[in-house]
Amino acid sequence: MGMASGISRPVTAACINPSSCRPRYHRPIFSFPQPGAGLNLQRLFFRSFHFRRRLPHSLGTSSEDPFAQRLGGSPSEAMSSFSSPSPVSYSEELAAAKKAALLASHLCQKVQKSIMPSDVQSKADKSPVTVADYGSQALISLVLKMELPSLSFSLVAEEDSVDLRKDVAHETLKSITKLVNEILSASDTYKLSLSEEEVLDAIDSGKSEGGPHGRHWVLDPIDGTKGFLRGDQYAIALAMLDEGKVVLGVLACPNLPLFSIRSTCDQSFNSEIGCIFSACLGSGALMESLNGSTATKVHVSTIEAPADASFFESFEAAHSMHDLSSSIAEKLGVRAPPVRIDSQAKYAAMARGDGAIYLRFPHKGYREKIWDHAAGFIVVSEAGGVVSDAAGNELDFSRGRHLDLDTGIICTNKKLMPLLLKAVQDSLKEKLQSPSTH
Ligand SMILES: Nc1ncnc2c1ncn2[C@@H]1O[C@H](COP(=O)(O)O)[C@@H](O)[C@H]1OP(=O)(O)O
Ligand SMILES: [Mg+2]
Repeated sequence: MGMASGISRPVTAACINPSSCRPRYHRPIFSFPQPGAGLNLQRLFFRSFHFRRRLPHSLGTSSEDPFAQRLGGSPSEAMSSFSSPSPVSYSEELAAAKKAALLASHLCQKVQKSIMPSDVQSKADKSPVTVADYGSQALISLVLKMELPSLSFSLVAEEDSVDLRKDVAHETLKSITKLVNEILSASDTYKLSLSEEEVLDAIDSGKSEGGPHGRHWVLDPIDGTKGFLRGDQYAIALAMLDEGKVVLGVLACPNLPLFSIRSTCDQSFNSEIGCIFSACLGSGALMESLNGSTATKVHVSTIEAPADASFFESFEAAHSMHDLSSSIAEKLGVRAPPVRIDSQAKYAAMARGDGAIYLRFPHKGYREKIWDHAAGFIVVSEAGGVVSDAAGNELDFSRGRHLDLDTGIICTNKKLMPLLLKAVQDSLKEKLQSPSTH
């Protein structure tokens, strides 16, 4: 008997969906950065010819400085105690990533509120893509370049402009350009208006191959496009690799409640939605409201007994094998039904302990992309969790646009991981031996 069948029905987006639980947009969605917080083009021009010296880590604010925190002293005390080279700081990059993801969230919210059939196309692999996917990618690439001007900019991102350059897509391109310009002009920060060609170029700057050397931004402009179209969960997922390692990540989840997703229907009917999670290597993971609340540190669930755990999986059965998750959960003795939501919002919810386990087992032949996991990986890792492939190996983001793994991805806290790995391997073995797989 599958675990899910014996207990209760899966918790799905139908329950969690903000549109079914409460008015979806009950708060003003536009709360842009303060004027002057960003850059204008003049400043951009200036900055691109004047390389800024990277601040040593210990010159960051003490609240976000693990180096100083470890020593229990002020940043300057921390600095004077060590003469060895300071660890690299990514605080400027993280701030830029948050700005970019915030603006992209506003664009996505605007589109999701009144999406039209003409806003949606089908890609070569038959998956949907919307004006918001393209607009979000253009906006983020542009904001990162403006905030962090340097000679090298590398972005590994999901979308490209091939289909948009076709004559039949001209109206779509016009809509995307209009959207991007509306968001930019409402921001009070970036006073510029892009041409269609500039929007196409901004989208196409996401063609980098990534790899083990140098710095690369990694972006999924809308992760969970199917959820986005249903009015459910989706995420804007942006991370940065440095020498093949994920060093920072931002997950904007415009429909995720500020309180536990599992309690949304029961208790927090009027709970605010829209969260942004961020993490920087060695500094923990933070959550704040998209409307700009104070950031709070988040931590994964500390549950040690699998019977008390609940697990996340894809809403779409085509994206992850629900029967395999059910068998794993049964072996572990998990009693709660699966919580099915779209996108890396699952990693975000994991990072604050809404659930204790995340299982992802795509069907045979699917190749995982780095942008589908990089931001989620660092947010959960910095919240104290572990993410690995189904054999317990760390995910390797240094091998280009894809993750080289063929089994699946699992995520939980450090205490539960050994038990989870055993259950996963037993279930995979059983699946291989089952007559239906031959
Ligand atoms: N056939 C597939 N199997 C697994 N994942 C897929 C498949 N097709 C698309 N995806 C991607 O899986 C992620 C969604 O996962 P989940 O089902 O866990 O929410 C998205 O990144 C989605 O792409 P996209 O970014 O275009 O939405
Ligand atoms: Mg995706």
